[in-house]
Amino acid sequence: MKLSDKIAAYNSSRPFYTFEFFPPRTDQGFENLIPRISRLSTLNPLAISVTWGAGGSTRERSIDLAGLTQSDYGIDTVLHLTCTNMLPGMVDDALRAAKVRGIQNVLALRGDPSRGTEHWTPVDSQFTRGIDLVKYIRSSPEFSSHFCIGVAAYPEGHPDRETDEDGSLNVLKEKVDAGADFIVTQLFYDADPFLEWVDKVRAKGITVPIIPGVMPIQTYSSFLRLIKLCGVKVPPSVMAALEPICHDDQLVKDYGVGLAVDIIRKITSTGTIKGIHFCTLNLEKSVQLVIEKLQWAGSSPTMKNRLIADAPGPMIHVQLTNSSDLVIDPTTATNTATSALTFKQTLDPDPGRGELNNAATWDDFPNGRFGDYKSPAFGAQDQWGGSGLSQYEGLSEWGHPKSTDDLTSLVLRYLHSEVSSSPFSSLPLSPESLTILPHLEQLTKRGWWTISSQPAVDGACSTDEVFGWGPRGGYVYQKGFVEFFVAEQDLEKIEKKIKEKGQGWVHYFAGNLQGKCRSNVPDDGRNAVTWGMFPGQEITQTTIIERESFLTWKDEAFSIWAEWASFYPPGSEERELLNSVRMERWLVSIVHHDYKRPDALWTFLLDGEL
Ligand SMILES: Cc1cc2nc3c(=O)[nH]c(=O)nc-3n(C[C@H](O)[C@H](O)[C@H](O)COP(=O)(O)OP(=O)(O)OC[C@H]3O[C@@H](n4cnc5c(N)ncnc54)[C@H](O)[C@@H]3O)c2cc1C
Ligand SMILES: NC(=O)c1ccc[n+]([C@@H]2O[C@H](COP(=O)([O-])OP(=O)(O)OC[C@H]3O[C@@H](n4cnc5c(N)ncnc54)[C@H](O)[C@@H]3O)[C@@H](O)[C@H]2O)c1
Repeated sequence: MKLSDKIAAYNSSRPFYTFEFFPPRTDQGFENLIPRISRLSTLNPLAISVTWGAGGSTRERSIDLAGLTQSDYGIDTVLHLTCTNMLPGMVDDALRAAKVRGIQNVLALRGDPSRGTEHWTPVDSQFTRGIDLVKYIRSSPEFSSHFCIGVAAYPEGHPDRETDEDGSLNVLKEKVDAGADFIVTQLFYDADPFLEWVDKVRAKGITVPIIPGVMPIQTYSSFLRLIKLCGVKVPPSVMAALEPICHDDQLVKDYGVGLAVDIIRKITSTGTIKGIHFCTLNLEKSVQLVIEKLQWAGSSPTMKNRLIADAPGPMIHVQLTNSSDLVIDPTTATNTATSALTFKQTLDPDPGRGELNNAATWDDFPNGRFGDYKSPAFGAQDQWGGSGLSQYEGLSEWGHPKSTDDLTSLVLRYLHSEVSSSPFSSLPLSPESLTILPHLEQLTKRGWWTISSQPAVDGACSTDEVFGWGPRGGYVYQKGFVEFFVAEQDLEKIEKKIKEKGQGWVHYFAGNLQGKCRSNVPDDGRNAVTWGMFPGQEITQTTIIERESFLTWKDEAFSIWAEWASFYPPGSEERELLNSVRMERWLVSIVHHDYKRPDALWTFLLDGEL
């Protein structure tokens, strides 16, 4: 059914809500998402929406997931659709595929520039803005009456800053006048400016429903990344509340839920806002808590019944044989997901259990680093918005590297906090990595440009300001780890040393742009490098290094070199340098298992001749 008709017919005193999901990057993430959607759907959302990956990268998976939720679950689904990288004919194909699957709602967007490009460029001159999609659908006899169309709006301005506030309101008015039926907004964390913006939208004569986007804060670091990426303003009171608790993930999550509840109460109290669009990031607990605290779940089954009724399906093990298996084959993913759906057990009352491996525990503390590639939320930060690299920041912070020595100095400047970001990290070096600064410096001076690291930790308190995470009263552990780019001849020396002196203590992965991968980790090896013990809980493993997550990140890391290179003119020394580094270097990730010896990894890597 069309969302606009459902909103018009909605007559409860409680606001409605919609849930946004993104198509997971991996088969197992896809399978694990299905029970999550199943559980969340019992909260009776008015619709769910499925995003269209950055640059159109998830085209088939988006259509597959949206088709599954629409036709197999019978939940009205909004398919996001963008103009980015849509060759002539692709828009028609996507709309037709949606129509065949019974999808009647589309969120028409321009999309962000694809990775490696600074400015948005159309590939089909017919589709250069969100409005072009709206006009096209409305003028097509095949699609016009079938689809209800939504468009995006930015209460705090679009991060492109192509238009000022008046200009943005004009753009929105044009999109609605062209035939849009509803508006979904960008996230925000300050209710008052949002409500003022709503008044301005209405004063423009825009009358269609406005559905504000809300995302409960999950972790401090992901929140910092998000606000940078989306250009979202955060009230000083929110930052002041977060800073003292930023190292306690549980407190941050609790605060995120409370803040979302407060914002929603405020914006719905005026009566102008009838519903909320929850950005779930494919996680379920925070959104579920927000709805429960708002007492909106209404006549849904109680939590216990709900979970029993919708416990996940059978464990389906997908054998991964090489990195290309990570790219979802849409048909396989749909088939396995559908069978997971149809086979409903009635035993497992725990929302996390039943998901493959430890996706659920990683999702409780998704601290980045590696993530669990089996989690539906794996890769959430990449779904759109590009990589967060900006040409302005690139040129002003990272300057004009023309030689490998310049790159070494740049990494050293980042390590010494002389620049606040690197192409591989949008935030300054963390306090925990500062504790191993001399080792990182030495590695970098050898031309092994470090991009990620963690010190070994043997049972720090979970509330420790530098190393702590997770609930209070626990102890956390880490193995020393470092990741860097090296030349091939150095990689060979490192491998020889590992063979001769690593004696089972050192494991590594190395990958290059050409898709080669070298490692001494067995094919299905899973190596927990961060774990914690908390009162009354099983051991929680938040960071696991394994081939699949390394290879996924490796591809992302090499695409960052390309994106950075694109900031400089074709043929320039900078571009040539960055491209040659990308072609020639290897990304290496090394762990030392002896977490009781803080120096073990560094002594191993740095002592003696290579
Ligand atoms: C709720 C929501 C969901 C999203 N989902 C996705 C998704 O699934 N996949 C994805 O890739 N991205 C998604 N995005 C991101 C979105 O694609 C980007 O923000 C994109 O840069 C803008 O898309 P748009 O449709 O809002 O752009 P448009 O409305 O086309 O505007 C794009 C830019 O051009 C400017 N502009 C437009 N028309 C004019 C004009 N006539 N004159 C001057 N300037 C003009 C606008 O001010 C803006 O800066 C989402 C955003 C939101 C808010
Ligand atoms: N799977 C991997 O191997 C891997 C590794 C790093 C980052 N990533 C990806 O990066 C993104 C963010 O992940 P994250 O939050 O763990 O990364 P992050 O950028 O926060 O880095 C992790 C740790 O490394 C430190 N670090 C940052 N730059 C460094 C440098 N130049 N030298 C030494 N240490 C440095 C950070 O301070 C932090 O403590 C995600 O997309 C993630 O998937 C993946």
